Parts: sequence; C-alpha cells; structure tokens
Amino acid sequence: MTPDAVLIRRTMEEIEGSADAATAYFYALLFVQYPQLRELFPASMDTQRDRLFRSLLEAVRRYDDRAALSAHFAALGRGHRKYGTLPAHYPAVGECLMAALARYAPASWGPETEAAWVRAYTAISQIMIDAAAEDERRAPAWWQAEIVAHEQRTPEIAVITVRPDQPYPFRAGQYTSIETPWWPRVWRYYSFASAPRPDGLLTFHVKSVPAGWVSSALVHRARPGHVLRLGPPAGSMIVDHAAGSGLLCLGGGTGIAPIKALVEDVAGRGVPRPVEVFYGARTDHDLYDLDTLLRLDGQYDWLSVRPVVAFGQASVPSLAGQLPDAVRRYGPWAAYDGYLSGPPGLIRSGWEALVGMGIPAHRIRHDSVDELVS
Ligand SMILES: NC(=O)C1=CN([C@@H]2O[C@H](COP(=O)(O)OP(=O)(O)OC[C@H]3O[C@@H](n4cnc5c(N)ncnc54)[C@H](O)[C@@H]3O)[C@@H](O)[C@H]2O)C=CC1
Repeated sequence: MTPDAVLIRRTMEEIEGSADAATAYFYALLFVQYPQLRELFPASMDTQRDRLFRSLLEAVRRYDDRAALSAHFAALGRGHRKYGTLPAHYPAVGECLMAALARYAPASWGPETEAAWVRAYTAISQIMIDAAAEDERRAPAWWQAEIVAHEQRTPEIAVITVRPDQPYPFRAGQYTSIETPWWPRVWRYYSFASAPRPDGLLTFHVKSVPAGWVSSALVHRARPGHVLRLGPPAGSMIVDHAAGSGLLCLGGGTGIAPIKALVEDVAGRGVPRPVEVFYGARTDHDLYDLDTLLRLDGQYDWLSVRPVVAFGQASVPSLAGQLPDAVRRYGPWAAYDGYLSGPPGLIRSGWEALVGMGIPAHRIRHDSVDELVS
C-alpha cells in the first residue's frame, strides 16, 4: 500500500462511525458556500448522502489499483454530465470535502493527511473531468425517450418500451439511469431488457418497490407519450464474443432482464455456444417473463432455461428452492463464464456458489451491488 493510501484509509476508518453526520455537514457547507450548486441535486438528499460516502469508500478500496480506479471514476465522470456538472464545480466540492473530513476525523487529520487527500482528490477529479470532456465529443449528456409501450405484467411489474430522440448505442447486458418527469434530478438504474434492435427502441423491466419513487412512478403513473430522460450506458456484464466458453446465467426477479438481452446477443451473433439460464422467483406468479424465455428456449438448441421457484407450489414445471442451490444440482460449471443479475443478496450468494463450483472470480460478471440498492 502506498503511504498516501495508508493515510486516506485511516481517515475513512475514523469517519466510518459518523459517516451520516459528516456527509450531512459536507452538503450543508457546500450549499451555503456555493448556493448555485444546489440546483444540480434532487430536492430530497437522502440517497445522495449515501452515494457520496459509498463513492469515497470505493475510491479508498481501489486506491492502489490504478486501472480499476480510473475505469470507475471515468464512468462516474461520464455519468455526471447528465447532472450538469462542470469542471469548475470540482474545486468547490473538494474544499468542502476536506473541511468535513478535518472536522469528523480530527485524530488522523493533519498537514500530511490533508496533502494525501488533496493529491487523491485532484487525481480523481481530473479523471472525471477528462472522461466527461472526451465523452462530450461523441455523445449527448442525456437522451430524451418517449414511452411507446407500457405493459403491466403483474400488479408491481411493468415492461416499458421507449424511443430515444437520438440513436442510443449500448451493449447487451448493460444498464442506464432513468429520470422521470415526476421526480426531477432523481435518477435510478435499470438494465436493458433486450439487445440493441434495428428499430432503436429500448425496453426495461421495472418492479415498483416500497418507497421507490422512480420505480413506483414508472409502474403506476407512466403511460405512452410520457417522456423520460436516460443517462449514458454503463456496466461490464457483457458477452466476450472472442471467447467460446458457455454462459451460466442466474437471473432473479427483474434481474432476468439483462440475461434475456445476453441470450439475444448470442443468438444475434449466430455462433452457437451453450447458454444455461436459471430464472429465479419467489413464487411462480413472479415468473413474469417465463413465456418469453421458454419461447427462446424452444427456438435455440444451445439454450436451456430452468425456472426456479423459492416458495410454494408451482403450477409450471420448475425447480424448487433458492437459485444458487438449484444451480449446484447441475454442472460441472468450471468451464463456464458466470453472469449474475438480481437482488444484492442473490449476487452475493450466487457469486460464492459459482466460485465454490470452480468458476474463477475474474470470469464472473455482475453489476455493482451498490448501484442496485440505490
Ligand atoms: N443487473 C442487475 O443485476 C439487475 C438487478 N436487478 C435487481 O433485482 C432485484 C429484483 O427484485 P425482485 O424481483 O423483488 O427480486 P426477489 O426478491 O423477488 O428475488 C428474486 C430471486 O432472487 C432470489 N433471492 C433473493 N434474495 C436472495 C438471497 N439472499 N440469496 C439467494 N437468492 C435470493 C429469490 O429467491 C428469487 O429467486 C432488485 O433488487 C433489482 O434492483 C434488477 C434488474 C437488473
């Protein structure tokens, strides 16, 4: 570990217990000193506070892995364009961040620690600013997308199709951020439920969650004709077409959406390779996209789809129990690439199961668990 990383880690350890107070102080200071920045943030700051702290923790965790750090913050810099973030905003944020750290980590703060933080913050902001500037040359900061279809699959789940106002380039397995007209500046992440299509339309599977403003609005309020905003595509849960290995995919709940996109991607390549999909739901009523997946299963002999139902009697042929346990009953899987998509608990237990069955960690792909919960 570099000396800077040691100092930075110490600050974070000290601040961990009072992270909420420190982030609240940081934002209060920022909005008092720089009131013009307030309009870049949502009216309610609850989720935003957690995000900042998680982002700092992420930076600290990866501080000595420069390649991972750069990739993470470059994506964050591109993602910040949709908020209207400008290079001039970074020093203001840095100044208030240092003030919050100094106040809430007094034991580890001092000239040396401050210098280490300034170096780290300067490097990170430069990565974000450069990535945003480069992105500006080839892509808009956001896309407007009109809802063209809204299909209610269960009382909580809707399948929503939108038409972006400009071409939207992405890869199957990726996700984007969505803002609704009802909650300005509140963005949530959703995976694309299809591979890129010739008509340019994009589809998302949305489940309304308790206290989920964006998801509830998308499921219960949004209708064809409403216009959403989309951020840039992100995520690395994509198919490596250079490799010929099989794909072992675990999709839980609406987590089946990007898995379906991956299946379409493999089909579109026309190079058959084994794809084994385990589609999990709590009860068989929650298997809202089973018909589509079974249709694909019938169409392609390299694809196998197995529904897995955690609780209750199932009216369709399916496996019983939790997804990772069901996967363990089949195999061997060591030669497969693993894909995990669904609630954070499933990603964690699925990851352990796949590693336990011999798939190396670097061949297991999933999205950031932090982004899924926010
Ligand atoms: N790219 C991704 O990873 C995507 C993730 N999601 C996430 O998927 C979730 C979908 O929510 P719901 O449909 O309500 O899912 P859910 O709670 O109904 O669970 C879906 C499946 O995951 C299993 N599961 C849940 N917790 C588990 C655990 N701790 N260990 C093992 N298995 C577990 C359930 O048994 C079920 O088979 C949301 O959190 C959403 O953010 C949704 C779309 C894409």
